[in-house]
Amino acid sequence: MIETDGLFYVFGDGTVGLQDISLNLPTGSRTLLIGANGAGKSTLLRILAGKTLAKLGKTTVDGRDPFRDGLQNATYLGTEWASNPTVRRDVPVTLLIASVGGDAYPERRDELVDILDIDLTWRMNAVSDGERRRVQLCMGLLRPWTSLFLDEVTVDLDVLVRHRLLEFLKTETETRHCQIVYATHIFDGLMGWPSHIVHMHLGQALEAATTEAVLKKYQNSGPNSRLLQVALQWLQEDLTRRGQRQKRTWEEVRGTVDEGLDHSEKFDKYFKLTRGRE
Ligand SMILES: Nc1ncnc2c1ncn2[C@@H]1O[C@H](COP(=O)(O)OP(=O)(O)OP(=O)(O)O)[C@@H](O)[C@H]1O
Repeated sequence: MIETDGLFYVFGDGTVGLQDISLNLPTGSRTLLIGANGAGKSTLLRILAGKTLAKLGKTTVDGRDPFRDGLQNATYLGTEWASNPTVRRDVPVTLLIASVGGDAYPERRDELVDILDIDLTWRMNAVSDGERRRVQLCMGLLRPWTSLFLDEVTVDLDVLVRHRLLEFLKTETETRHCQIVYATHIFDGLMGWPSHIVHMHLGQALEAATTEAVLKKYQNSGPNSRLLQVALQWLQEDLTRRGQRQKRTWEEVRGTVDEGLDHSEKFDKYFKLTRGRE
């Protein structure tokens, strides 16, 4: 069970990351975090997973403070995990999977290898981005967890593998005492998956309710899935609520940030590369 009460988070530079977040997500829940870029989803996930300390407010996961007590059975798959260079080296897939407990959980390993359609002869320097992500997910999900925090780590997957993975995760929450919080911008194929939805905007949880309650409240019709319709409506309203971003012109801002500009050749080189020529 995941609970927060009056949770605030302020970054080192004074930026307010989270404001007064109070959530109550029961065991067995699959919670979807919905919000625009910069809404605070990753910040919240990092705090729930115990990666960051929030000094104000209360957070407990299965009765423990994630940062102070540590979480024994929590798995956090986020940006840092996704960009870990180890999985780009010339190593066999089997070695990588074995290194994170592949031999200790043989049944779970085989199930994940099957669901994620992994070829056991792959070497990690010779796979596609999506194939690499499949291996990473196999590694990340191998050890049974009671809380799983996913920060948009399914973007590279093809639709079938993503579907199968989501089904696997759903079954996990139905057959074991565990819960999932998942931040994503992809709403296709998610109908029937989330039990709870949290709408985030500028560090606040504007709504937190069961999916049933949310869909009942927002009876949108349109060509997209109902979840996508709700997300589109929320983000459009959030944009209006936030107001225009630009308060100063390009020239005004540009004049103040020139100092310390890196005049080295690396930018030249970067632009040449993006044009496809060295
Ligand atoms: N280290 C930092 N210092 C100051 N502000 C930060 C820092 N990291 C993030 N922010 C700000 O906090 C806000 C929330 O960021 P966060 O990464 O939680 O958003 P998000 O909802 O996960 O966005 P996305 O959908 O793009 O992943 C953003 O406006 C961002 O600019």
